[in-house]
Amino acid sequence: MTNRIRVGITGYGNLGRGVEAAIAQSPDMRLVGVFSRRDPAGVQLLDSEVPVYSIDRTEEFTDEIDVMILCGGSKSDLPEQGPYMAGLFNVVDSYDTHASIPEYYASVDQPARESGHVYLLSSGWDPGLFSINRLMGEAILPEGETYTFWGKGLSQGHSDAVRRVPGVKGGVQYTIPSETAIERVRSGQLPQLETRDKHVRECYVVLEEGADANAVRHAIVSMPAYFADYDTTVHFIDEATLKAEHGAMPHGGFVIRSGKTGQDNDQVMEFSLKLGSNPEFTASVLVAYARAVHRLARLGDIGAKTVFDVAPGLLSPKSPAQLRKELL
Ligand SMILES: NC(=O)C1=CN([C@@H]2O[C@H](COP(=O)(O)OP(=O)(O)OC[C@H]3O[C@@H](n4cnc5c(N)ncnc54)[C@H](OP(=O)(O)O)[C@@H]3O)[C@@H](O)[C@H]2O)C=CC1
Ligand SMILES: N[C@@H](C[C@H]1CC(C(=O)O)=NO1)C(=O)O
Repeated sequence: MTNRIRVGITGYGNLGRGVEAAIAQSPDMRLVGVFSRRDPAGVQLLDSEVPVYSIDRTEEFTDEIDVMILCGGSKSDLPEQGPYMAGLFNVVDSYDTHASIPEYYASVDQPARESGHVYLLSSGWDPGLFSINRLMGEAILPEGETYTFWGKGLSQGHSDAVRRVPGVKGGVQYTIPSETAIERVRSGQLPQLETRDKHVRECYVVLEEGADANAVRHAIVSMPAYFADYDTTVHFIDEATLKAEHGAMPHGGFVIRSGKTGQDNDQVMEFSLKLGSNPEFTASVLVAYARAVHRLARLGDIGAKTVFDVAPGLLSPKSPAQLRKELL
């Protein structure tokens, strides 16, 4: 296929690998290269034919990449990489530190506008698809309550945050929903639930040699925007156990809007996900939004966008006429 969308990946971890695989499933796209902070010779891709470059070389590729997909961690990587890449490329990222999204939006909007690029931030499933469903629920059922539950599963954002704590060599975080809270919601009680009522968080951590376990535990459980508002447990394990027992990354969850319409009828809207691989699903969302960003850029649009700003049809490889014929 000629005129394929030329995509770059910055950051090659779980999500970067998932984006590589998702691009391979997209005949209208071509992966130009992967950019990493590590020595390119030490980064093994799924497809050995795709080149790996040092992240220091990204400026050489501004005319060769239509959309750059940032796959770094939201806690530390994207706050630095996002504003920089916004000045060079059309970008898609999965920034998911919910409490800081307004500030992050502003930090990428200015460089994107000044350089004439589109920057789609906070794509994925939450934020992302769940955000869209929370919006739809509130718009359609103005009288009601919205609830979001995740897991049991591995949160990549929280796992990334754990791995950034000084003294941590490796780690993962599982999110576990309260069955009691879910039952109260599903029974139509419209309960008022606090953050701590809905989920607990469980971390499995490998310590660096000589690290202080109590200091690491405190740094995790008190971490603002990630763990401070939850009951969090930290287990210390060895590296072999982490590799043997915590390599899979399933996840999922659901958004429910429960409310009443104008003649007092009960209505429930629900959107749910069951994910065999959190990173691969998230990556597939990013790649679909990369298609939309490329189209918006070609239409002359610029600046920061969220999933609320993107018409769903732009995500599809099908033409508007095909979509009207097949999906309406
Ligand atoms: N919005 C949403 O719904 C979702 C968002 N996310 C976001 O995705 C982010 C990335 O998650 P994930 O891919 O699991 O994070 P990883 O820890 O796997 O990767 C983060 C970065 O770390 C570096 N890295 C990866 N592996 C290694 C290694 N072996 N040695 C040294 N550095 C390494 C890579 O950068 P480099 O190549 O430059 O070294 C990579 O980009 C999360 O922080 C989260 O915020 C995830 C899921 C859902
Ligand atoms: N952003 C999340 C995606 C979902 C999962 C989640 C959680 O378990 O807290 N919150 O949002 C991730 O990084 O996995």
